[in-house]
Amino acid sequence: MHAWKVHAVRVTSPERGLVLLTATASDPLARPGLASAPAALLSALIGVLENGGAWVMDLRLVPHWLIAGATRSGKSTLLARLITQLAPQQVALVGIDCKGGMELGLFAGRLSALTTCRREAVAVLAALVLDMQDRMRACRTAGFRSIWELPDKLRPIPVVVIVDELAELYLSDGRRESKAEAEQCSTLLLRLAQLGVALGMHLVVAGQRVGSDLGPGVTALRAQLGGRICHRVNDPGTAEITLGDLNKDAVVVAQSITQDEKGVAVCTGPEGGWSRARSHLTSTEEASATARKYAAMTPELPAIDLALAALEGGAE
Ligand SMILES: Nc1ncnc2c1ncn2[C@@H]1O[C@H](COP(=O)(O)OP(=O)(O)OP(=O)(O)O)[C@@H](O)[C@H]1O
Repeated sequence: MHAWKVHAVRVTSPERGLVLLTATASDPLARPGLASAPAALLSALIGVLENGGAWVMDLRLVPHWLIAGATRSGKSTLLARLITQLAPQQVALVGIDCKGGMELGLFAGRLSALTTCRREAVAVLAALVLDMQDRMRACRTAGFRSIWELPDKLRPIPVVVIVDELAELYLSDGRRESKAEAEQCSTLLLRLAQLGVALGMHLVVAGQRVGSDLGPGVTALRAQLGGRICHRVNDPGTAEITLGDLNKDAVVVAQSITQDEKGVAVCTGPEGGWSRARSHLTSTEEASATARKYAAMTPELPAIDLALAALEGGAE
C-alpha cells in the first residue's frame, strides 16, 4: 500500500548519517484532522500517518496487535480511540485492565466484560478459549475454515480482547498460586492468539514492558501479535523488542520519539511496511460518552458471565 512505503529509504540511524524525522508544524502529524477512511467491520481510524494518510487498524487484515510505550507516551489514549471506533460496530469488546480498571473502566457500558484482576482475567480468557472451541466445531461441521465463511445468521460475533498493561498478567510475587495464575494467563492468551484469527477472536495488548523478563510466555505471545505499535520508550531495548524482528530502521525511529511527542508512534502496516504516525486525541469525556451512547449494542457473552459468577460464588 502506498501509505506504508514512506520510510523505505529515507530513515536510518544518526550513526549512518541520515536525518531522523520529527513532527513539525507543517508535518501531517501536527494536523491529525486530515485523514479519514471508510468504516468497515473491525476497522478503526486511529489517527494520521506521517505522509498525511489515514492510520487505520484493520483487525480483519492484521488480527492481533502489540502496543508498547513508556508511561504517559499515549498507549491508553490509543486504546481509547480504538474502542471509540469499534463501539458502534457489531463486535464484543472485552477489557482486561489489572491496574484496577482505571483506564478501561471508562468504557464499562460498552464492554461485554471488564476484568480488573488477574484471577478474573484467567476466568474470562478460559471462557473465551472454550467459546473458541465451539466456533471451531461450528466451522468444522459446516465445512469451513473460518467464521467469515459461515452464513451471516450462523456467524458468531467477533470478540476483541483489549489488555491494558500486559506485565500485570505475567508478573508473579513468587507465591506458588501467583506463579500458577500467571502461567495460566500466559497459556490462555497464547492459545487465543494462535487459534483466534480464523475464529473472530482478536487480541490488542498494551504494555510498558513487553520483554522476556516477563517470562518465556511473553516472547511466544509477541511472535503471534503481527501488528506492532511503538510509542516513546524509556529504554532502547523496548523498541528493539517491539519492532526489531520486523524492521531495524523502524526501531531507530521509535527510539527517537521524544517526551513532547505524546501519541506519536511507529506503527506497522498491513503489508509489512511501517510509518511514523500520531493517534487522534480522545478525551476522557468523549470516551465515556461514546461508551454510553453505544451501551445498548453491547453483546452478552453468557459463558463469560457464568465464569465470573462462578468465581464470585467460589470466593464467598
Ligand atoms: N494522540 C495524542 N495527541 C495528543 N496528546 C496525547 C495523545 N495521546 C496521549 N496524549 C497526552 O498524553 C497523556 C498521556 O497519555 P496516555 O495516558 O495515553 O499514556 P499511557 O502511555 O497510557 O500512560 P500510562 O502507561 O501511564 O497509563 C494524555 O493524558 C494526553 O494528554
